[in-house]
Amino acid sequence: MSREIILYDTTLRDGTQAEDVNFTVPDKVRIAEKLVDFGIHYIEGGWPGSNPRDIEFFQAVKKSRVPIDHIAAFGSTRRAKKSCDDDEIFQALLAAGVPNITIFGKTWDLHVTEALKITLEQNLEIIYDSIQYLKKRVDTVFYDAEHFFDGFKANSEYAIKTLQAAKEAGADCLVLCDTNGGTMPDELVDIIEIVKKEIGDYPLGIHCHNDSDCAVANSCLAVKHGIVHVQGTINGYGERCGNANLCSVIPNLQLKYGYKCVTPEQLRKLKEVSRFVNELGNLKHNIHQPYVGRSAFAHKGGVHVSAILKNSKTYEHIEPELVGNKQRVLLSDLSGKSNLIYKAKDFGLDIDPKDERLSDLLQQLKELENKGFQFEGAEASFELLVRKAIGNFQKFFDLLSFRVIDEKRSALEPPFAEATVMLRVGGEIEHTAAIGNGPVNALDNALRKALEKFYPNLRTMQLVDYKVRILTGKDGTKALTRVLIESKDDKDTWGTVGVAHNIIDASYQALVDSIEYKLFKDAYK
Ligand SMILES: CC(=O)SCCNC(=O)CCNC(=O)[C@H](O)C(C)(C)COP(=O)(O)OP(=O)(O)OC[C@H]1O[C@@H](n2cnc3c(N)ncnc32)[C@H](O)[C@@H]1OP(=O)(O)O
Ligand SMILES: CC(=O)C(=O)O
Repeated sequence: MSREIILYDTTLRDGTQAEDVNFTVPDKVRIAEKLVDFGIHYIEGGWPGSNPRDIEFFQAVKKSRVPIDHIAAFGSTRRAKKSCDDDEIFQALLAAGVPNITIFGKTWDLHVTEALKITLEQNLEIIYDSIQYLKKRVDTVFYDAEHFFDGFKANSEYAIKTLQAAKEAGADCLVLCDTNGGTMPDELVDIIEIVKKEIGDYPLGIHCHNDSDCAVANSCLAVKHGIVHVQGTINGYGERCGNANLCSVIPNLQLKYGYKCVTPEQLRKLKEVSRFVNELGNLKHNIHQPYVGRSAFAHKGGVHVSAILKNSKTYEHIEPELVGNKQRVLLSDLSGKSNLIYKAKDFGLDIDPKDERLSDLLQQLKELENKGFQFEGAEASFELLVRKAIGNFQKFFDLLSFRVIDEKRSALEPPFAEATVMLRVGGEIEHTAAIGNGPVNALDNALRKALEKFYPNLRTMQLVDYKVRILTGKDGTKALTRVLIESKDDKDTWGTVGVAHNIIDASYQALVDSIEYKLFKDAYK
């Protein structure tokens, strides 16, 4: 049986020490619920001696569905000038009313003499005293040996003495912290090996920061060297460069090394958990994040796509579904025919790899990409392109002309926009005008007004997003523009794209694609 690893999440405490991370109390409670469902064993909720929000969290979480034995309160050893009874910050740990407490203490002699300004012996007493006091009052006391690796490098004998003080006082786990995040993996494992000899068979934990980009590697190696308890945060949030990212540590330990962290079903929620925490933190998802990012299993190069179509192992280190992610194929000027075949399958079109029209379509795609088209997010435009080249696409209308007027009649009035379109549907010519609150809206209104008579189902469609991007920044108002439109009806949402120097023309292309796609899907899908 594989060894079980205790997961200790500090997103709600060390995670919030990141410059851009803040959670309200209800957010913290929702995250705790999500983490417990995901299989995290301990959730460090905050430092109750620090601020009212963290105090409130410990009250609020008791009314949630998180079992209280999963919650830990965090703080420091008692202050040098106070006893455990008198130190109100220390007492706030007990007032939190949870069965698990984690306290950090000093390992590094530099910190003892420079930051705490006490003797090395006094620091050992503070560690012993604080842990012993807490152990008499709560079930579990974790001891975070702050700056353990730097402290060990500066004065190994003293660093070990601090751990011995914590062990003698009854700490349930001695957590070795790479607080400044500068320890290299080889140093880290050498030091862990020495600690094991000195401390004997005792539960050890790891808490790594990411200042040299080694936090995940260090945490995983620590486990390989006998550590049983791993601390980290979701998405690697944390002070400065962050903490060990549990969204990488967990799948690495479970899928690569065979340790048991969560159940396979829980692991399939990994991407969801990562996104949930980002959403509540109001932070952008990192598309390149290993395992959970949108690009983590996205293939762009034609050579890669050709190979994954034969066997996805050729360019994927795991099956994306194991962590709740999925394979994606991107279209670009680096695409080959395989990218087209794969994407066409997505919308139910099976293209024969030997179809001679594929080369022309690929060429067309590359020319469009070169002009500034991008089909990521505009899948409906791509589908129309493929169907027009290869499928049996039938035109619903032909545009003969359009005119858009945007007129400001006086300084105080908003501009007035009017559009006229002339189009042919079957044998009939339709010539229609409409107004709008801007030129694109007027054009949209005129197109629909002309077409709704023939295709009443267009009334169920609406535009939900409109984005303009300047593609040639140095050209000022002469720049090439790309317009992305998102439309929806009662069943689907779809994206379309247009590119032109004239923003109305770019909008027109994206609008027409959007209407054509709606008509096509209602008729044939
Ligand atoms: C490595 C880590 O991430 S540890 C966690 C760091 N997180 C935080 O600091 C966030 C929460 N902190 C806070 O809200 C505040 O710092 C408080 C409430 C804890 C303390 O506030 P203050 O009393 O105003 O002290 P201040 O923040 O200026 O300085 C920290 C004090 O803690 C002392 N201290 C630091 N580490 C320890 C320790 N392990 N044991 C005992 N005392 C400690 C320092 O010596 C300093 O005391 P001093 O003012 O007598 O020199
Ligand atoms: C305890 C802690 O957060 C650290 O040492 O980094």
